Amino acid sequence: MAATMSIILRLELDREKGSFGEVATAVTRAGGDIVAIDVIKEAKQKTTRDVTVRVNGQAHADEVVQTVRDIQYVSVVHVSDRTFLVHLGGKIEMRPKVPINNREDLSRVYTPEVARISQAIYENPDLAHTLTIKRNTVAVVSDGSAVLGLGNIGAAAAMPVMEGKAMLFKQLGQIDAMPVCLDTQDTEELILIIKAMAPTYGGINLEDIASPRCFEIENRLTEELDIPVFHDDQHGTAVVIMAGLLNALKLVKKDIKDIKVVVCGIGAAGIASTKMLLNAGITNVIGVDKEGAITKGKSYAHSMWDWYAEHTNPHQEKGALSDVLEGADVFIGVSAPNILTVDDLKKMNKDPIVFAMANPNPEISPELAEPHVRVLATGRSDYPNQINNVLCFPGIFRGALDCRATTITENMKLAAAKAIADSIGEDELNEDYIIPSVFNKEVVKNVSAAVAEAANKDGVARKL
Ligand SMILES: NC(=O)c1ccc[n+]([C@@H]2O[C@H](COP(=O)([O-])OP(=O)(O)OC[C@H]3O[C@@H](n4cnc5c(N)ncnc54)[C@H](O)[C@@H]3O)[C@@H](O)[C@H]2O)c1
Ligand SMILES: O=C(O)C[C@H](O)C(=O)O
Ligand SMILES: [Mg+2]
Repeated sequence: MAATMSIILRLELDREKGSFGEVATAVTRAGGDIVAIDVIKEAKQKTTRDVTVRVNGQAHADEVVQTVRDIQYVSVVHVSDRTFLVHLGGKIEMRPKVPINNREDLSRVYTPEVARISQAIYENPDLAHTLTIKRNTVAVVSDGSAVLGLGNIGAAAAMPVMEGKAMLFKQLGQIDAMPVCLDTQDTEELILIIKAMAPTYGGINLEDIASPRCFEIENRLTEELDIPVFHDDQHGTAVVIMAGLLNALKLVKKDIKDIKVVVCGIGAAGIASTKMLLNAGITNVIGVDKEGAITKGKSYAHSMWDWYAEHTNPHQEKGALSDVLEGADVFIGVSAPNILTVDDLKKMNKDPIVFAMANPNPEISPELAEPHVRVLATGRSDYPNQINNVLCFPGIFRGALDCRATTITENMKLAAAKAIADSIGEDELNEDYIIPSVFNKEVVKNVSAAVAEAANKDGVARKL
């Protein structure tokens, strides 16, 4: 399944011999959807126009462009991709909060007077929360080792994703977030660097760091730092899955204690989600990775899978994904694209709930899955029920920063999940609406309040 995208074709038409009608017909015939036309220049002989066309992926874009190139008296000056245009020069910037117009301003925000502020913080380190950006700034840290579903593409290539997360932190949570992509994938080095940069930040959002390394990094940083450290792909995902599942179960009227859940992809997101499902009282969870179902008695390459085998799969079901899906009520995919088939879905119990969340392309295309499931969710914004950790991280950090939490506890996560689920009223709930929209303004408000309250109860809030 290809993602829809928009391209802009700059065309030069011979006004006498060519016609724009011909272009429109050709584009439409090739399956492109013209969404805008802008006149750039009108001359006697020639007219220059920008035509914005929605297409289904790069191959389709090439086909549409070729069709237009084939028209006589029309030349394609250049083709631009709107997504690339929006990324020119990056997506965020830093801006001062006060102007520096004269010497007095200068000496106040900078030397010599700034020295008094530094001295004050030196004498009372707690003042860093009041007198620096620390109070409202989060680092979005990645080593580029598990970027979306793209894999290990490195620090530089991870930047657009981290910039995107920073935008969302700001827009949804009014939090200033700094993308920090580090050019090392060494666990100890990452811990050392993140610890060393912690004084600047009020929280650390770890992002797209591959498992199993991510577990050690998060655990050690949580132990050694006094600010919240949150691996978004683990816990943000788990929280949103939990929220979606709570609501989906209301629809199919199944009790959380009776359901069979298959989790596919036992990495960062899969393990954290499983822990949350178990905490919520689900007993029959089966994990499947590339080698099939995780069962006791096998020796696994990483220790988390040994833990997983101990705590899941109570009936020791063996085999491939399609084997263990027999009679499952819920499929949760946080693995890889296109690994689930329609035949697999047919093996599931009545009213199947399918969360196919690999990004950017889910475990099964929604078009294929839809006729065979009761509730379908993906990680994408172009289908209903977007289960994406963006529903969690702005609110959870907003709540944690507001109460100056030292850490993020299990109760804070569960409170976040319930707050997300409860953002949809019982009367609004339906198969295409189990999870609120990213743009639902209530979500961050509800999540942050619930998280701060849970932090207070757990005694990890420094500000009541
Ligand atoms: N929608 C969301 O909010 C959201 C959040 C986090 C992750 N994700 C997506 O979930 C996927 C995993 O993310 P992660 O951070 O956990 O990565 P990860 O690398 O930690 O884990 C992925 C796991 O999937 C397994 N896997 C790969 N191919 C498989 C296959 N064919 N069958 C079974 N298992 C397979 C890998 O072996 C690995 O254990 C990515 O596609 C990511 O984009 C989505
Ligand atoms: O970035 C996203 O859209 C979700 C998640 O963090 C992922 O890595 O896929
Ligand atoms: Mg991620």
